[in-house]
Parts: sequence; structure tokens; C-alpha cells
Amino acid sequence: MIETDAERYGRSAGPTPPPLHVSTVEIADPGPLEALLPRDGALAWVRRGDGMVAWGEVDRYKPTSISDAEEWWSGLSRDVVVSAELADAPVGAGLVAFGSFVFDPDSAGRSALVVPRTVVGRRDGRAWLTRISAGPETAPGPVPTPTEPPRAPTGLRWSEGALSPPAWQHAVGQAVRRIGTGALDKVVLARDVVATADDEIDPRWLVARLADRYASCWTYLVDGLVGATPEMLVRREGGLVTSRVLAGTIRRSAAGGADLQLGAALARSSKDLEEHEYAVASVARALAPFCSGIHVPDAPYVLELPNVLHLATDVTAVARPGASALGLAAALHPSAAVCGTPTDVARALIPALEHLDRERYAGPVGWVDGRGDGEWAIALRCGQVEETDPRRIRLFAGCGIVAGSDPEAELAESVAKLLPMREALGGAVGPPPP
Ligand SMILES: C=C(O[C@@H]1C=C(C(=O)O)C=C[C@H]1O)C(=O)O
Repeated sequence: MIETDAERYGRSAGPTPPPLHVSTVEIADPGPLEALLPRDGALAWVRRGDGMVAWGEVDRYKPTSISDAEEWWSGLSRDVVVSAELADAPVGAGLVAFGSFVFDPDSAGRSALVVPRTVVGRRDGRAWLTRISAGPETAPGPVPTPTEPPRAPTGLRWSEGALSPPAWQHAVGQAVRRIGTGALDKVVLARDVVATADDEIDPRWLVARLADRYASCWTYLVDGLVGATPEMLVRREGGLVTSRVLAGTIRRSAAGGADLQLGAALARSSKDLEEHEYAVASVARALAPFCSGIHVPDAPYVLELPNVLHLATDVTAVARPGASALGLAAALHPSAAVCGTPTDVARALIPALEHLDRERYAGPVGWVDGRGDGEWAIALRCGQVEETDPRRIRLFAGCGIVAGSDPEAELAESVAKLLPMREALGGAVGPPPP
């Protein structure tokens, strides 16, 4: 077993662990970030070539909630010793932690904040290398170079997850009936499928493929949870807060020419507009106590991805002092985009109908820096490489169910949402998943 800095210096052991030491230097453009990742302990957050990759583990915290994580992180970052930093540093250059949280706080054991030892980042033409250690560094160490490329999984076999497709369609029907009674307005139901390869699946392969094909999404890897999400729960940069809300989806046609009409139909669909409105309202309501100047555009736009079109709204606001990215994520999760409306009713109904442990799917995933800035997206379009059998990966996809939802159309939508991961695994050609 690899000894972590935390063990060597006993950070997690004592009541007042020694402060972390952080040094950041500017480096020449390192090329594709994901190519630098080692096999073990790889962490990634990339979008359009920018972002951060990291590895090594200086500290790890297993929070009981997002607020608990915020408290731990603000204590840790207050005490750091910064030995070198960039002038006019881009957001993310310096002390950072990567993290991901479970959807359902009752299974909080699998949430984590990880403080990496080495971070390479790039933003707006500037690249940097950050080293974090539990004791003073004696030498800055070499600039990381590309590692041996990961290999594609082979021999993929697909199997059903918690529910078969007909059973999941039945659950959607039950949800529509429940909505018809007036008990709730919207509930998001997810399903899973499992892919098994001949050998251990290397998540770096998936990161590289997702980052390439879904460049406008945020491609992430934290503790074997890998995906490319189009939905930003909350980003805080300085005082500015943004949240990209998605809800209302249409599959893209095989013949790209029809997409203009599809987009126009989506923007007019009362079922999708209604579903979208619930999601936007839940975000605006949750931000209100922590922000001022909340701006909600009058109408959504159509966000185009290679597999689907979404109705999207970018909500902006100004953070009140003390409202960190993690604190805002705590207030926003779970939004109606992944849970439903009203939240409590939907939350109780989800496990009863899904029969699925969502684990960290649909929970916040992202990073936070020492000033409390950061980005927390919703872990969608993802898979979890199984810890006990890394030849297996469980993929998740969910759909917002409202009064007008049709079970067959929702199943087709879930298949479209599984496509990014399926393609990344190399399984887009061949027998489809169930
Ligand atoms: C739940 C997922 O996606 C969410 C549900 C959407 C919908 O139902 O239209 C759209 C985007 C996401 O907010 C998923 O991808 O698994």
C-alpha cells in the first residue's frame, strides 16, 4: 500500500495537524492535460482543453455532508503555508481539493474531498504546476511529462442494472400516475446498466475520449467516478456565481439536418418548458439566501451536445461574503434537475420507484480552492468503476418525469444519455446495452 503524506506526517491523526505547504510555479504549455495522468489516484477536471489534472494524496476527508466538507476545508485552507504562488493567479492555481458527493446523504460514506500532491492546470493560455505537501518541500520536483497512454477496454459485455428496461418503464408510469394525484409535480428517475471488460478498466481512457468528444462538457474523474457532464450546479469565481440549469431533453437525429427543427420543437414543448421551469425555480430559490443580484433569463436556450439537445438556463448572481462554492453547492443540492418538485416528496419517491443506489451519480462533483472559489457540477453522463471488481463499470442515466411523460420516450431518452459513456468505452458499435 502506498504511504500518503497524510500518514507520513500524521495529518489525520492528531487534533491539530501540521499545516500544508503549497507551491505553484508557471510552466510551459504541457500539452493535453489528461495525457499526464498516472494510472493510480488520477483526478481530472477538464473542459475545452483547460482545467486541472492531479494525482497523489496529501489528505482525504470523508464528509458526512457537503456543509461538513466546507467546514473541514475552510479550516485546512486557513492554515496553509504558501511558499510560491503565481502573480495574478488564475482561479484554481494554488491549493485545491477535488471532491464528489453522494446523491443521497444517507449513504454519505462514499463522499470524499481529496487534496492531491501534484496538480497541473491550464487556463486562458497560462499553465501551472502546484505541489502540495504535509511538510516543507526540499525541491520543486520535475515538471510532469506524458505517461504511457491508457489502453481501451476489450471484450465488453453489457448487463442489466437494478431494473430491466420494461420494469423501469413501469416505474415511470407509476411516477406519472403519482404526479396525476397532485402529490408532486416532477420526479427524476434514473436507471443503470453495467459493462464488464476482460481486464481492469482504465478510467484515463474514458477521460481522454470524453474530453475529446464532449469538449463543451466538464469531464471529471474522482475516485473512479468518470463522466462528462453538461450541467454546472454552481461555479464561484471571486464574487460571481453561475449555475447552468438543464431540464427538458430531446435526442438528436442520426441525420444532423433535422436538428434545427428538433431544437425549435424542444423550445416550444410545453412538457419540457414546464419541467425546465421547475428546475430553474429550485435553483433561484436555493441561491436567494446566499446571493444578491440573481439574474434569471426570461427563456431558456437550446444547448446542443453530440447526443442530445437540452433546454438550458444560465443563472447568474453575486455571492454574499462567506458564501463559498462548497456552501452554495450544499444549498443547491439536490436541484429539481436530478430530484424533483417538491424536493422532499420527490426524494422519498425516488428510491421506492428506482430500486437503485445512485451512489455519487447525480451528486455534486468538482473542486474547490483555498479562497472558496470552485466549480461543482452535477455528476451526470457518468459511470463508476467498481472498487471490488474494476473490470466492471456501472453507467447511470435519469430523466425528469412530469405529468405529460411517456414511459417509452423516457426510456429512449435514457439510452441517449448513456451514449457518451458507451462511446467512450468503445462500445458504440456492437450490441446495445439493455
Ligand atoms: C438526470 C439526468 O439529466 C438531467 C435530466 C434532464 C431531463 O430530464 O431533461 C436533463 C438534464 C439533466 O438535468 C441524467 O443525465 O442522468
